[in-house]
Amino acid sequence: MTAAHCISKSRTYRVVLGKHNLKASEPGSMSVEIAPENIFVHEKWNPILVALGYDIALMKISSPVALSNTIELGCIPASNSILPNNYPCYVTGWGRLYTNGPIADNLQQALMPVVDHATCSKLDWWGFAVRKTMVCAGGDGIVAGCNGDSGGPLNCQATDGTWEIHGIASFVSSLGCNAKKKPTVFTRVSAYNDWIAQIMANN
Ligand SMILES: CC(C)[C@H](NC(=O)C(F)(F)F)C(=O)N[C@@H](C)C(=O)Nc1ccc(C(F)(F)F)cc1
Repeated sequence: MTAAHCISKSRTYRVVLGKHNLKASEPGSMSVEIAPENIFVHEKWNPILVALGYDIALMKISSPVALSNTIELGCIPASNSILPNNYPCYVTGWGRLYTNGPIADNLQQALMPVVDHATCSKLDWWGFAVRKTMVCAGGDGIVAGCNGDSGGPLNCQATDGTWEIHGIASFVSSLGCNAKKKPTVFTRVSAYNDWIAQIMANN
């Protein structure tokens, strides 16, 4: 699962699993080629305006992968599950370490509390650019997702201890990744359970 905005028709993709340091060859990692017909971009995704949502895509890997201590599953949240304001989640990714900075060699993680829609859609926050099919997190003016984290997860631990992927990194402010009151905006995965199920059932 990734962001629709990460997929371009003129590129081919492979999925690399179990990575930590992108600069090193790591024994616990493996890569799987993805045939173009196994990439499913949401049909309503419009690259012209990320604010319309639908920034979600799925890739079907061609062969089963053995789980290990470096390759584990992430769970999809229940349909339409909405996390309360300030719920603790973590953005993870190899995106820029700060606005206009270098991308990370090692996988980074950052605690980013959820910002509920009521707050995130305030006029001095994201206003009408954010929809209920998105989830916001961060916005403290310090910690944020940044360019290159696109398509990555917003990881939130459920009360039963399992980790769920509630968001797919979609956009940050053009004024800077950690602009105050401009939380990182994620596709809300729990808004797309039916679409995900339909794609998986038909492919
Ligand atoms: C692929 C981009 C969308 C890119 N996304 C990211 O960097 C990501 F990591 F957060 F996913 C981004 O946010 N880039 C900044 C520079 C941007 O374009 N931000 C942006 C914010 C809001 C809107 C709005 F509100 F018009 F939709 C449009 C663009």
